[in-house]
Amino acid sequence: MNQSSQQHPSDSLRADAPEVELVASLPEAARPLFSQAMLNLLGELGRRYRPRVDALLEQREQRQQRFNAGESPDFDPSTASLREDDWTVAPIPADLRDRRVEITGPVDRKMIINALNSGARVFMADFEDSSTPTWGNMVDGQVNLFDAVRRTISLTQADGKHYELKQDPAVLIVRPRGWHLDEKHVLVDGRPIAGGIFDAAVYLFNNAQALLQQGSGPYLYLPKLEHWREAELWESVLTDIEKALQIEPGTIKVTVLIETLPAVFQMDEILHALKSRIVGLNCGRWDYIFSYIKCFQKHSDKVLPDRAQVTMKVPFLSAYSQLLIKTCHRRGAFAMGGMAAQIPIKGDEAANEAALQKVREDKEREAGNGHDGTWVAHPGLIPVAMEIFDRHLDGPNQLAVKREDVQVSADELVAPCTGSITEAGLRGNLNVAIRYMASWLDGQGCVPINHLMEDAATAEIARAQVWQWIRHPAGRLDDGRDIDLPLVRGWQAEELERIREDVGDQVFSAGQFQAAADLITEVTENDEFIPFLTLPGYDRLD
Ligand SMILES: CC(=O)SCCNC(=O)CCNC(=O)[C@H](O)C(C)(C)COP(=O)(O)OP(=O)(O)OC[C@H]1O[C@@H](n2cnc3c(N)ncnc32)[C@H](O)[C@@H]1OP(=O)(O)O
Ligand SMILES: O=CC(=O)O
Ligand SMILES: [Mg+2]
Repeated sequence: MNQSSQQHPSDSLRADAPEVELVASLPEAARPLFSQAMLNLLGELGRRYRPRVDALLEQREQRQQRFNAGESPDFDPSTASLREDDWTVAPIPADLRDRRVEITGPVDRKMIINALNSGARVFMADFEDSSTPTWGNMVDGQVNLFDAVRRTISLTQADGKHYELKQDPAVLIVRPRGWHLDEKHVLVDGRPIAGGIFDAAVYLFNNAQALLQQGSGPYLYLPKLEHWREAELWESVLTDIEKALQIEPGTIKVTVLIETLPAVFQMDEILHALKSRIVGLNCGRWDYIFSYIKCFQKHSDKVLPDRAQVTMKVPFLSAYSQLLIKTCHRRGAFAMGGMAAQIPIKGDEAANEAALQKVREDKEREAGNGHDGTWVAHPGLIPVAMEIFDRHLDGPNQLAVKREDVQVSADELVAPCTGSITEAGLRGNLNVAIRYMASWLDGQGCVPINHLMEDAATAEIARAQVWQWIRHPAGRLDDGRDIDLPLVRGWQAEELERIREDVGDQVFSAGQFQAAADLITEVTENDEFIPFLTLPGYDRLD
């Protein structure tokens, strides 16, 4: 269906205008958001940036081949002067100067209302790690944000519980998809538009002016960058959107997640590429661990132990977070902490206290090291994190804490991690990967499993570890058994059976557990490391 020509008079378009085709129908509530002018913007951006996105994705593959041949990510000598020179990022808007606690969550209606009302300083509305990118989720998310920005968002559940916004909601930041994911339901000149361009452009087109009129602004979190040229691409896209919306250059503010191993060597370059609009960097630890496994997929000395042992205290992660703080504060940008996986546990006081204690320790470390704020997964964790940041911070942030004592070498950023691989760790990875992907294929991108928050990034670690352990001699259980395909196949079948017993036959048959297990088999048995689990996952959606 060519939505643009059906719904909007196409005679307003130039003869050589890009052809924009929606290959799925729009829900009634979304139609006002997809005006002809908005579709024209998608068309212009889709046509202009498709080649650059493709080229940058191709460069990712080439870099991976070099890592596979033995190279290790490093600081680039050709940008040394940029790292050495003194410069700072543009001033940070008033409503982004206090980011002690940020809550994150998918873009469903209840989540958005609860998060904005939660008492956190910021809400990161997530089209990425915590959202399954079904067309329905992506488009409903845009409708929900449109209503949230105008403060008209409300919801009455079937049980009568009513939700609406209170006074002083959290500041809104939106996270679009990463460069690897397309939005296959929107074709420009016959090619899918990049998912991130779609998410950002639809949100900004519909909300930038309204946000500015309220004294806030259009703010984004940018995920999964692997090179400063990808930051430069965002800079071009956002500059074009500002021109189209006739708003001042630099109005769209961004915070960038440093959540890939190559990016930690380019933090200055990324800050510089987005100098007029960047307000900070964030330690996206889960994707970072995944990226470490992916980059070193062929390096036998870099095999990681059980996921539970890879905490922020291990040398390579500690070095990354401290270097991020030092780099950001030198440039006048915020250094945001990340997400502890623990969430509140209902009905078991002792287990709940133990989970909260883990979160407390994580936030004490972050605040003590100089982070300006942190992420929480659940409203119940806001007071826990807020108390710690309130106690550590003299003002609204720690920009004045320069951390010039931090000296981090390239070797420290890639240091191998000691520890053990256990049967529980391997079985846990298989179990979590299946359960999570079953939920993801069902449209829910963030779930509690064994009292931990699981999302696309944590599931990537689970399946990547299984792949890595099968293929390296160091992938050996602590009792001496070798981890090979027959062992993994057997345990995966047993874990799938265990899931069936846990959820019951009816839920199992109605759910996507078998499809998820097949997907996990596909990626673990393939000798080529599939760069993102969500790519074959996306092929199975809609
Ligand atoms: C690696 C990364 O990218 S981290 C960023 C991505 N991850 C996230 O954003 C995590 C988001 N968090 C969540 O989705 C959820 O908290 C989960 C899945 C982890 C746990 O969900 P549940 O077990 O269903 O939570 P629980 O039942 O305790 O929820 C209690 C209430 O808190 C609300 N709530 C829970 N988490 C959030 C949140 N992040 N934002 C807003 N409200 C929330 C629920 O909607 C529920 O509201 P209600 O009482 O009005 O019905
Ligand atoms: O996006 C955050 C992460 O930890 O990954
Ligand atoms: Mg991430």
